[in-house]
Amino acid sequence: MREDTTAGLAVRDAGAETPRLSITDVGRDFHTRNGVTHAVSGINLTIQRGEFVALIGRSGCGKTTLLRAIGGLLSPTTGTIEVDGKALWSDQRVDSSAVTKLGFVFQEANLFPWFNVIDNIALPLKLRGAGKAARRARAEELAELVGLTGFERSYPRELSGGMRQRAAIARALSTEPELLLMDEPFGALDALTRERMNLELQRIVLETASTVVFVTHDIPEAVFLADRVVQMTPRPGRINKILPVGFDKPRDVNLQTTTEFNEVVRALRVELDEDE
Ligand SMILES: Nc1ncnc2c1ncn2[C@@H]1O[C@H](COP(=O)(O)OP(=O)(O)OP(=O)(O)O)[C@@H](O)[C@H]1O
Repeated sequence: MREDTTAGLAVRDAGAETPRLSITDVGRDFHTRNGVTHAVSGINLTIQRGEFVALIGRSGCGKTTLLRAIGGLLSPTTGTIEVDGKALWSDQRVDSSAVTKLGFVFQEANLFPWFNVIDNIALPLKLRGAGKAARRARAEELAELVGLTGFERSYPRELSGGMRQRAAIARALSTEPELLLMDEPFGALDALTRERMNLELQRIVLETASTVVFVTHDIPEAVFLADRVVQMTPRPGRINKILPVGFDKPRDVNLQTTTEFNEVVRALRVELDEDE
């Protein structure tokens, strides 16, 4: 694994703070009828508070497996994962108090069709026993944050794909997670909506100072959003390279037309092509 330290990159003074996420020697095997698949192996990654890290790599290189392990959904076969210095897994059992620090957004918004936007956003708060008035107030705030003002009483079927993902982001943020885990959240959206959602996500993440791990197949999307891009290679899934992206934030869409931006994208693309 290489860590690039090119000039002009964002310098982060983490001081003595405990990292938001520490992944040490994590591996995950799957035993199937056809033998063992080493989905990920020897993963080491530390993420500081407020960092936005994108995971990229070819299909099957273990991005989702790693994200699910970080999210408490799939136990690692080896290694440790710590959230705020506390082990997430012990003896293949997840620490349920650590899981409450996490928020998820998947490719499908997975909203409840019979709940309106506000009730969908407020659901995690309801499950945690928050009172009706408090959770409604928080959901209204979040609906505004993600740009759903005017659609608070709409049902998922009445929303566009981008709007459903906004609601899913608001729902994930409702519990004020320490770590937001996003698995191809805009993968099902058309190119223009996706570009808008990237800008919106950037704004929301900056406003909420969220720490994010974001899985994507889209290299420009990763470079546009991330402070660091982690590039994985398959069989077994490993980290091949961690590339800091130093462009100032907030980033403007026009950044994507600059030579500097496209050089970073090209460098990552060449590495991915070499995987084949
Ligand atoms: N539940 C499972 N049982 C068996 N093998 C699995 C399971 N989940 C993942 N794998 C295997 O682990 C490897 C990594 O899969 P994973 O879904 O993590 O990759 P990915 O990089 O997220 O792929 P994609 O970009 O296509 O979503 C693949 O070889 C996959 O077949």
